[in-house]
Amino acid sequence: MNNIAIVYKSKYGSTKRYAQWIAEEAKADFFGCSEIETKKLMEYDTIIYGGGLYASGIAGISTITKNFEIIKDKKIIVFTVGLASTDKEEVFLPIIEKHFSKEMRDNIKFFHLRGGIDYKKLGIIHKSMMAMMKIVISKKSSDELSDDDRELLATYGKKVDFTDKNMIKPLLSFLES
Ligand SMILES: Cc1cc2nc3c(=O)[nH]c(=O)nc-3n(C[C@H](O)[C@H](O)[C@H](O)COP(=O)(O)O)c2cc1C
Repeated sequence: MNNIAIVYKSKYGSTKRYAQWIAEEAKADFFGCSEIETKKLMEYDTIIYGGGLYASGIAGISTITKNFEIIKDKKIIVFTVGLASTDKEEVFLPIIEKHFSKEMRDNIKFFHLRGGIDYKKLGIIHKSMMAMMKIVISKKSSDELSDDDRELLATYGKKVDFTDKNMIKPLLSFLES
């Protein structure tokens, strides 16, 4: 059996796509987050978790945080998938600090990958949340707008897809290290 498990939670498919790409390249076993029990997770030396970002929350991340005490001696990688551009580490720091204790942060390697959005496919709650986000951003003055804010306003209501297989390369390099 392969000793790498990839576990993911994806509502609209971007995180699943990245998880599949990583699983293919790393020859890892691949599980939806509701399909795998802790006992099974314990069989692996390396655990990779991927979760979509929703209002700065990482979908399904309790799979890692709740089990941390028993998996902490393994190699653990967490990747997030969101709309925000991934070049600014400071955008992700508060998200990481909110979800993970200092001990967890010291033991987990994090990567941030870019997903997409198709407004037509959003459920009613997510549609309303995005509408709220648009209102909040629209109230900012133009010098307060970040590049991501501008992009959200420009693409609001449309379909955008930033998923890119090249984005998994740093994660794969870390896996081999
Ligand atoms: C209601 C809502 C909230 C979101 N919040 C964030 C966010 O806080 N940060 C971010 O980068 N992307 C955010 N996104 C974008 C999603 O993370 C993006 O669509 C991602 O590709 C979703 O992953 P999935 O397709 O695997 O579900 C949000 C999307 C929705 C619909």
